Amino acid sequence: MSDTSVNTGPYESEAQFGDFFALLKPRVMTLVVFTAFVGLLAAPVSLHPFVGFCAILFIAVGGGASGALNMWWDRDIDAVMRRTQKRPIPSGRVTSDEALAIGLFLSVLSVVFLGLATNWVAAGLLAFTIFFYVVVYTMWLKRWTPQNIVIGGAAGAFPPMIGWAAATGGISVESVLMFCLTFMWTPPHFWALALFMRKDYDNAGVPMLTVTHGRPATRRHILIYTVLLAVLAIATGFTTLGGPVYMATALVLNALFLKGAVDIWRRDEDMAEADNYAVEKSFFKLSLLYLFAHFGAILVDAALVRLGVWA
Ligand code: HEM
Ligand SMILES: CC(C)=CCC/C(C)=C/CC/C(C)=C/COP(=O)(O)OP(=O)(O)O
Repeated sequence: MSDTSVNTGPYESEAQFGDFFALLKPRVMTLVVFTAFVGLLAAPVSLHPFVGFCAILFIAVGGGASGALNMWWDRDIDAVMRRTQKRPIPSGRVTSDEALAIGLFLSVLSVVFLGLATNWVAAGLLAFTIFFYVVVYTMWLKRWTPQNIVIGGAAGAFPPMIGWAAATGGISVESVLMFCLTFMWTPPHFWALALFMRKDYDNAGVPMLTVTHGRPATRRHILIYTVLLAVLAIATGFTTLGGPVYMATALVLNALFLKGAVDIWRRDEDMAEADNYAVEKSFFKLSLLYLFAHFGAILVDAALVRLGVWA
């Protein structure tokens, strides 16, 4: 954060509930919370529904808190980028001090209450995830290296492990596999968006791959990570995490995702400009369906095992 002049002076708050809620990045966090939910329910233990509800609630609050701290730190670049200009701090509806206070308060609250409701392994993982997203990714990597989202993506991959730990009190091969799926998925998810956001990151001086290595290199990287992701996702089907529903889902979605990545790799900027980045935009949308469907399938297979439909 280089510009501390954004909205920090004497201030009478005009913020409404919706503005504070927007600080928590609710749309992105829905999928984050869903992966945590799957981690929690796929674990082979029976959990009291109220404990499960509390676990998901506090993971969601912790995720939201990390979003508020990210918006607090990034308020200078959010004010420059078209996509983020209307966020509560750059648009002046929430002060940066308010965002910081809310982020810190909800971070502590979520970790303590998750620990009290479930166990301290889960709470420790939540604390580490918040730290990783806010300090390691947002404050350090994001403005320093084009590998920012590859390494920083680990933050978004922890939630299923937190859910699993909340249910079992530990870490397992299955929860590490769920981490790996999300970790490998993040680069294609994000770089597709970086391609059609054109000059946003350039203007803000953020060293995203599109800015430092150019668009053809970004297209190549999307393809490489998509191939690695497909291998991992299909291989996961042969582990205890997989089942028939997972395998069918993985086969269909990885074929579609690979086709999308090849299409993106084959295109140049003139082609992309001509159709207003339609292929990149639909690949980004497909990335959301991809992760949702893989985790959904893990959940369905786990439920069918519990119901005794298959072993
Ligand atoms: C470092 C890792 C990641 C980066 C840099 C990243 C970046 C982004 C960005 C910039 C957007 C644009 C929309 C917005 O500003 O709200 C977005 C959308 C989204 N991301 Fe990610 N993302 C990451 C990881 C994840 C993870 C781990 C998940 C879920 C498990 C996720 C789920 C979503 C969803 C659901 C949207 C669509 C939100 C909407 O409909 O507006 N992202 N992501
Ligand atoms: C439980 C818990 C603590 C979960 C955290 C999950 C997490 C780290 C999600 C990251 C997803 C995300 C909002 C990335 C945005 O990157 P960005 O901040 O660079 O994007 P921006 O430019 O839109 O601000």
